[in-house]
Amino acid sequence: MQRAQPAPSKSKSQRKEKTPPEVPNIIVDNERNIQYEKGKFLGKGGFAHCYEITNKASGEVLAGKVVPKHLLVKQYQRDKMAQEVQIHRNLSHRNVVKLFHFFEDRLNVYITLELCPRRSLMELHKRRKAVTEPEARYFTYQVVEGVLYLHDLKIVHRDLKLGNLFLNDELQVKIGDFGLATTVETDERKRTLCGTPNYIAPEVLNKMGHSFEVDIWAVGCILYILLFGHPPFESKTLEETYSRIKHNNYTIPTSASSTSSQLIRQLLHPDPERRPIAKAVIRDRFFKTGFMPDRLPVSCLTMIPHFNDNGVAEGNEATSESTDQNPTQKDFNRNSNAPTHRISGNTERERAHRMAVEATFRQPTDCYLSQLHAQVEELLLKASTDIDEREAALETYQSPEALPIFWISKWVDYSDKYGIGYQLCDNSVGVLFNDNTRIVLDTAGNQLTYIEKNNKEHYFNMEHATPVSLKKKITLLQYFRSYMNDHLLKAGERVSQRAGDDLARLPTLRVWFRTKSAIVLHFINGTVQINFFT
Ligand SMILES: Nc1ncnc2c1ncn2[C@@H]1O[C@H](COP(=O)(O)OP(=O)(O)OP(=O)(O)O)[C@@H](O)[C@H]1O
Repeated sequence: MQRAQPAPSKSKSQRKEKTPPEVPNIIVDNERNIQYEKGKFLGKGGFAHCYEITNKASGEVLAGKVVPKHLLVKQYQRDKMAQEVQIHRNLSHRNVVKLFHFFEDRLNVYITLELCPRRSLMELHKRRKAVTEPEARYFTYQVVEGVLYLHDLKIVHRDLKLGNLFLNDELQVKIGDFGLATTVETDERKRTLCGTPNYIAPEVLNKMGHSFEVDIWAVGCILYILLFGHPPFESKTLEETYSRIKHNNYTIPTSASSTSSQLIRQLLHPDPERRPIAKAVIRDRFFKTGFMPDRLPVSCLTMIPHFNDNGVAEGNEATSESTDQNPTQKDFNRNSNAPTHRISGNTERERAHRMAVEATFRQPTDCYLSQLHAQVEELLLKASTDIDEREAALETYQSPEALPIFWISKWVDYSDKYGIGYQLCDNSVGVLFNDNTRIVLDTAGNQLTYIEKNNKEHYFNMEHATPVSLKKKITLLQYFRSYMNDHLLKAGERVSQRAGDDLARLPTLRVWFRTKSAIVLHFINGTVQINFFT
């Protein structure tokens, strides 16, 4: 909730995890006579633990921020919390988290908030690192809209950072956590040192007094991180980071567009007086000239979207890569069950090429396997520790539903001849062919993606002509689809469609193998699925 003096952060192993507050399963707001059922843990900050809570009467699901009273013993702590609520409760804007109510019981103080189920831009950044320019434009524009609203009300947020930019189910940005917010008069300069090291403005460090311009600086940091995958002044030590901020020592990659680099330079101007005000930022050429999607698919939380005819990299001529012989639907009615073990072909040239292509798409070359390894290792270490530690571990690994998880709900192993065909949980279908090319048809049966073995992607619409060179593979895909529809039961729940899904890149199967007891499937977005045969 507040960080008066930035301090070097402790490593995970050094940090003593806070005991979670004692929270009753039924939380009662006596004043309004509302009962909330406590749901799953959403996350925690310096002071607060946050849970999903359901209004028992209306069924409405909200976020409940819980601060134990024993953390509010000092008067200044109570004043701080009162100020946060006082500022936040009067706000109403689509890009600001809505605060509904504020109440207390014997143990805790509670704040009910609009639920942001897709977590924050911090988690998106951890998974994706840099995002595409249209996505950066989409997110940053909404942040600036929220900031403009706040500044018009003479409120400075003072802690804008990816972790305080929450996302709802529509992936709309919602500015939250008003723990450091303050109101200022036009010429007033605040003196208290606050902020988060990587986003702190030079005038705060130089103790020159600060105001609205610190939020503009933070927007510059946010845009920079979204576009380039790391903070502009990041370094190994806090001292060095502060020194870089004071000397305005950062570089913009040469690959950046001219409109983005110009805007970043203005936002990160060392002289606060020369930074643009929010109203000017929103009218900047960066937002006016490039493509800005009006919605994004939830899959962009883990995977780069594709912007059809509008924007990012995509080729459209597929090379001919033939399958060994002409397939017929009849073949599919005798399903092969020979055990198989397939790993991608790996000549040096292919590998180098694939790495170059993957770098373009900015996904780790090992499709997140090393991250998975580190997480499993950490989880195993945590397994035997106490409840507090488990709660802390939960914070990191919780809420798979906050991520757009795709899984395979049906598959046909026909790798003795063609490859493996599968249906994803959203009813889209794909084939990983034996020659390591992949094909995916979306749920509606319109959008076809073909991926060469070097990972180059091609998009086609089934209503228009598809290349002759792909005829055989498309026919096979259709045979796989019919076979799965006619013969196999679907595993797992249905997934509903939403606006923006047409911009999603569906994850494709990368590698798979079977053992006697299970099939292991690894997707290009890092998801690993294991189905046990028993
Ligand atoms: N509206 C919300 N919807 C969903 N999750 C939320 C919401 N608000 C907060 N959270 C979760 O709870 C965590 C803690 O909330 P918040 O950051 O506001 O607490 P804090 O103690 O004020 O934190 P900090 O020390 O970072 O300022 C967040 O990191 C996030 O995971």
